[in-house]
Amino acid sequence: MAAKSEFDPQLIISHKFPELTYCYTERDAALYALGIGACSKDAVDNKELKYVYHPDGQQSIEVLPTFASLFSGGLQSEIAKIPGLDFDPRLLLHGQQYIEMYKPLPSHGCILNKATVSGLHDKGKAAVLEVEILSYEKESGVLLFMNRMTVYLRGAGGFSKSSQPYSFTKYPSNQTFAYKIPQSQPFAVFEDCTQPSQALLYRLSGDYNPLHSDPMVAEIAGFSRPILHGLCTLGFAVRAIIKSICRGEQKMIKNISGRFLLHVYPGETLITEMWLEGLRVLYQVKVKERNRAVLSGVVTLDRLSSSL
Ligand SMILES: CCC/C=C/C(=O)SCCNC(=O)CCNC(=O)[C@H](O)C(C)(C)COP(=O)([O-])OP(=O)([O-])OC[C@H]1O[C@@H](n2cnc3c(N)ncnc32)[C@H](O)[C@@H]1OP(=O)([O-])[O-]
Repeated sequence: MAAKSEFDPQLIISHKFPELTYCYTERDAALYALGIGACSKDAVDNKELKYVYHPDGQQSIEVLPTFASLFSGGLQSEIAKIPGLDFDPRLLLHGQQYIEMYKPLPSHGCILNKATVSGLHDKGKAAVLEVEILSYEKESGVLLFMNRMTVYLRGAGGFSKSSQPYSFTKYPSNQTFAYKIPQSQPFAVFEDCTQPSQALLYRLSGDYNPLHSDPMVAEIAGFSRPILHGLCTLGFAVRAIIKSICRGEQKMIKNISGRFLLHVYPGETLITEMWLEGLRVLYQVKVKERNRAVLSGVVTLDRLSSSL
């Protein structure tokens, strides 16, 4: 059996990920849209059918902005290979996600990902690792979008050598997203049911972590049954914002941030509450059956819909 490697912050933050290319087709974009509940209530929904079908042919379908987040999920296996990062992959949870859109996503293409470790924090009971991924259209070299993914590694904290907990981030403090969910009545509320099979469908978009499909693995991770992918919940929330605030116009989304507060079980009902502050939409997702907040964050728009 291989010896357990020592947790080494310096080695972790200087790690160089390999550049990775992912190619996708219209089929992947449509499968993703179905995986985050598009058209699940109404198969001819005129705000959502465009993500899965276009009368001019599949090459004309439109792509949801959160499709960009899939290109960070693919890094899970690379995180497990980081030298000096000693953690139990079964206890990994997705903590936060930030996505910045620079161009609308084409319905198919090849994406070149350049990833770096952008943060590492010792939280005592957990280590928090941040990874930034810049995604370029392979052929043109144009930067399309950026993801910052935070993973919460339960049981991997307590590695600091001094009394001050270790904390490294490459972002200035004014770049972190500060927001407070208002106490006032939301501007809009959107309710959506996830299906009991939601995670089984969503995983076909590329995140095959058995935490979302295998009851034994879910139990080891501390859950009574497989849980929903965090990025699937985020996809539901941003769809709710596109429908309720952007009036179906997904290209209005400039950036998206979200913190996963609690797990979601497939089959639960998601209630997304939204507050409009200028061009910022503050949002919170609650699970109706347990009346608990599971996700909150901010979406920034490039303009407001004229029909608001
Ligand atoms: C990646 C691809 C793989 C995908 C997997 C999935 O989809 S899994 C499914 C999707 N994901 C899920 O279902 C996960 C849902 N979320 C959870 O279950 C819980 O929020 C938790 C277990 C992540 C943390 O709970 P807890 O009670 O252990 O935490 P606490 O409140 O005691 O705070 C301790 C410290 O950690 C900080 N911190 C706290 N939360 C976060 C966060 N989210 N993010 C970052 N940091 C966070 C907090 O600020 C504090 O630091 P401070 O301020 O002291 O310096």
